[in-house]
Amino acid sequence: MAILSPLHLVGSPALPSLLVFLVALLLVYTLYQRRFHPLASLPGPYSASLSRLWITKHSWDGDMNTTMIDLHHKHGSLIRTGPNEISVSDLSAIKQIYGAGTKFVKSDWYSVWQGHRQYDLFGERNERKHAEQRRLVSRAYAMESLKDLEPYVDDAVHVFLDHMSELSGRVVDMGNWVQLFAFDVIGEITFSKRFGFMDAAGDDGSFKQIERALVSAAWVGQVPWLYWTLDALTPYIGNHLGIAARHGTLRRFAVQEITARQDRGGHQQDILSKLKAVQKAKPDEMDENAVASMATSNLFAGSDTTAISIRAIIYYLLKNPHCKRKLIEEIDHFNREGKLSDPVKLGEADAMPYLQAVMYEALRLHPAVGMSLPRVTPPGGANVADHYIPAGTVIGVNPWVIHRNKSICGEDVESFRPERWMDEEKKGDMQRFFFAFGAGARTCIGRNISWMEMSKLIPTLFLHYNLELSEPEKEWTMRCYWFVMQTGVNVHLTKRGATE
Ligand code: HEM
Repeated sequence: MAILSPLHLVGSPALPSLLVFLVALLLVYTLYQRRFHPLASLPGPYSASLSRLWITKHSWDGDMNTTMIDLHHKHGSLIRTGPNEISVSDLSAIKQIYGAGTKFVKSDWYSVWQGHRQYDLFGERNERKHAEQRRLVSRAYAMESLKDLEPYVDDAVHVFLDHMSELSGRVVDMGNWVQLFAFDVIGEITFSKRFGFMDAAGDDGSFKQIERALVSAAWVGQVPWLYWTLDALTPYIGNHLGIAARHGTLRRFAVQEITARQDRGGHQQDILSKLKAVQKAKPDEMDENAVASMATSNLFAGSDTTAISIRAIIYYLLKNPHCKRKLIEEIDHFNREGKLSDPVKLGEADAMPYLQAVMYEALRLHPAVGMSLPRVTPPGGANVADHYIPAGTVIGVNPWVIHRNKSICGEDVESFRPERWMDEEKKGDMQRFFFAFGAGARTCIGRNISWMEMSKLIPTLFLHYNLELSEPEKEWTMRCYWFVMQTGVNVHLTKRGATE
């Protein structure tokens, strides 16, 4: 029997009919998506309504944060970003989609993060299972744990300042240094051991691996079927996607650190000791894999995010010298009154209103996550922003969009103006819709830890050093691969007192 190949069709009388059939199919599909699909009336890029190429391309290009701001600005509160996906900017959507008791669950985008893990707080899409898993570990990350973790952050702040002392008088890539700091802190609080990145003034390749994982997860998560096909073929073709590092190298690194930490022994109060205590008390619910998974999550979710946020705080302060001056006045005032330790304590920082306003404002303008947090509309559908959304539609809110809502933040949403957080009338609403850490049951478990890191590092740094951008007119650059990473925060650093 002859083997059929597409070449056999060339010159065949069947070819014209086949082409007509395919064109007709395409027309019917386009007509359906544009006229009859339940999302057909929603505005958005034309190509997005027909295929997932549009959203995959922008996730690949790394510009979803700014693209979504522009689209919502142009078209309003609901945008169709895929044949079956929408982005919403209506304020009420946060509570409806992410709030307590929500029936909206995480979309398949997260499946590429979870891979084959049984325990993965970030990627788990079964809400019941997630709630059980989160209950097990929540105490390790709660406010009451911060007093145990604060001394670890103090150690890292000391090391950071020692290095700044050596670099004083020079131009310093502060963007890089805060990343080295944030990683070393995660090592300290998780394993009672700095990774030594600050001492080496560089990392061991982890930054690149995490970046590759983010770049690949951002786009391949938009077409998860491709990820899972490649996953099934891995035994034959290997896995060349960067996201594999989250499941492979980084996880192995975390397991290595767990073993090393256990060999060192001692009576540490780090997160690992807290997780191990849960494992001992509930071995059936929390096994070795779950502990390794939490340690990997700390590395992955807790270091870049905090570095991005500290970078944003420093950048916006230096771009707005009057804000920097006001913060330094507050720091000096508290210092003169004897209300500051060195490094500054969390409780002391909490009492500094302008510092708090500065941190909120920097994370408002530059939340670490720049893509929509995608969820699936529950059975029966839902009315969102006065529009019926059918069951199974992927829907999400983008922190970059919601943080620029003029009815909440005022007309000057693009300006860095910490004072807006000191307006008692407005502050409540702004905090309610503050979305940098997500919301509801899936809100960031490390929020308190990262807030503590920022609260300690920023005032301690500005207490001792004067910072100026080395090229004040130049803007930083940013790329959005789930996290919005910045480059170009080069700073001229001098010891305070030396120049004043
Ligand atoms: C400024 C720093 C941080 C920011 C802006 C941030 C942001 C976020 C956001 C937006 C989410 C929700 C994601 C979603 O719904 O899809 C999240 C979840 C999460 N974050 Fe963070 N994060 C930060 C620091 C940390 C730290 C320090 C840790 C760990 C030590 C951490 C661990 C996690 C984990 C495990 C989740 C998943 C929680 C769950 O679903 O139960 N994050 N984070």
